[in-house]
This record gives sequence, C-alpha cells and structure tokens, in this order.
Amino acid sequence: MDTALLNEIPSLDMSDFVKGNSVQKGKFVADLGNAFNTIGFVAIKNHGLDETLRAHLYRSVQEFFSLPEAVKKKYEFPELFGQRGYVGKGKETAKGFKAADLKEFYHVGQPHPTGAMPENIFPEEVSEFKTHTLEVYRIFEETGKTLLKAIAIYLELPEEYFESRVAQGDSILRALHYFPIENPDTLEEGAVRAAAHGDINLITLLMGASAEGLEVLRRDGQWVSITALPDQIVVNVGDMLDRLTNHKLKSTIHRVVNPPREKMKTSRYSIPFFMHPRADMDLTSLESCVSAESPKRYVDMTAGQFLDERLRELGLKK
Ligand SMILES: O=C(O)CCC(=O)C(=O)O
Ligand SMILES: [Fe+2]
Repeated sequence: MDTALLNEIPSLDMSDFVKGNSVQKGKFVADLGNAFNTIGFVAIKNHGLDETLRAHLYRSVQEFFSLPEAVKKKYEFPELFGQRGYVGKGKETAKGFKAADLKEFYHVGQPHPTGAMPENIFPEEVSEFKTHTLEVYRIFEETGKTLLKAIAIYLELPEEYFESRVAQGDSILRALHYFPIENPDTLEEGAVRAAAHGDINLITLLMGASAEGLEVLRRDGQWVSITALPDQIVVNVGDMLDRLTNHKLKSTIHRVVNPPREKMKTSRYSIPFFMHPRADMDLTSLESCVSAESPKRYVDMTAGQFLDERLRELGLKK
C-alpha cells in the first residue's frame, strides 16, 4: 500500500494489536509504521475512550470557555509558560508566523509530575472539569503507551522501550476553543485558527472535533482535510519521535483553517492529547535510523531541552 499520496489517512483497529493473533498484531505494527513513515497520520478505532465520556468532556470544556473573560483569566499563569491552566486569545503564535492563532485553550498535565512541571490547576466554576479531564488523561496515557509499544516493535526496539521513558511523563491534554470570528474584515493578515505546525511531542492523540477544519500537508504539497469519525481518534507523529527516528517517522505539518464566511461566527472545539516523555529522555537519533543514505539530521538533545526551545519559539516562554 502506498500511503504517501492518499486523499485520506489510513484507518487501523487497535484491538488487532491488543487482542489479535500474531498475524493481526504484526499487520497492525506494519500498517502503523508504514503510515507514520509516509503521511505521518492514522485514524484508530477501539482506542479505549468511550463516547459518553467524550461527550461529557466536551460539555465541561464548552462550559469553561463560556465563562466571562475575567473568570477564565483567573486560571492564566504566564509564569507557567502556558503549560498548565488557561492560555488566552492571541498568546500562541506558530513557529515562523507573525499573527497569533485564533484560539484559546486550557492545559491539564501529568497529575503526578516528577520533574520541573507544576501541579495542575482546575476551574472551580465547572464542577466536573477536573474529573472529566483527568479521566480522559488517564485513558489516553494508556492508549499512547500501547501505540508506543507498536512503534517500538516497528523500530525493532524492545516492546517496552518507551515504557520507562514515558512513565509519569509530561503529557498534556489540551482543550481548545476556536472562538467565533465576529468580523472577518478586521482579522490580522494571515490570522488563522491554527497556523501550519508540527507537534512538539512524541505522538498526538486527537478525538473527533466539533467541526471540520483540520488539514494535513501531504508530501506532494497538497493540503488534505481530515475528520475523525465519531468512533475514531486521529494519531500523528510529533517532532520528538521524528528526532528520535531521524525523520524515519514523520512529524507531518498540519493546520486548522478558518471556516467559510457563513460559518465564521461559530465556535470549534477540539481536544488533542500530546504524549510527552519525561524531560530527561534522550532524543538522540537511534543508530539504526542513521545511515549513509539517511545522515543524521538533528542536534542531540533531551526532551526537556527541546521543549524549552519550542516554548520560546511559540512565544510562551521569554
Ligand atoms: O484542533 C485541531 O483539530 C488540531 C489542533 C492542533 O493541531 C494542535 O493543537 O496542535
Ligand atoms: Fe497540532
């Protein structure tokens, strides 16, 4: 299967890996690796997050973003570099862009941090925000670990390779609100919901959003729209896994475009989970991924050093 130029991302069933026989498991590993080696994105079903919890989480998230600005700002702490709590409109600008993204978001991180990461902050006005976000965090941490096992096998590493590196890692659940665009004529030049970017982390797990808009940059330069079906999540490679594998697994550029004019005044909600390792994980490219045809591309760094660099580029850290 040549997945490089598909109009859609490949769709896989995680139960083939978790409960399947060795043939099904092997096929899952090969398909996942092949997709990550080409388009960098897959859709996954039987991922562990049930529909009721997803709906509840969206309800809590929408309730939070509907609060008055002054209340939301109580949860904004610039000294945490946007790593916990609320990050207001106009605060994050994609690497290499001038106009800030048209979004606001809320970050819930590792409930049991080991390194320098701060404790979580929860809004007291939304009674179930904490339980819903932490429950989804816990589930996606497990789903992420399962997928990293498949990735380890694909890379011919021990299946448990990532386990110690992501244990109590710095993953983040990001609840995003792309607010209504009241007057498209006064938008700053080039301002979009999320400008083209690669994710920082190892892998990203994205449950179905409330509206379309997500696009992925295919290797031939074409933007392809993707929508997760209700029973699927979208999973993509982030820059850290790209570095570790010397670009064998590809962190694919993606963006969220503004809606057509007649839908400008509607909100879009989306909730990605960014699977991060612990800050001390060494991202030096694996020797098996470096060769004469594929020379080493990246400077050696730990995950913590790389995150720090990226937070500065995003304008979240001075
Ligand atoms: O909102 C989406 O669908 C994607 C968001 C995204 O790419 C990100 O926050 O990194
Ligand atoms: Fe992203």
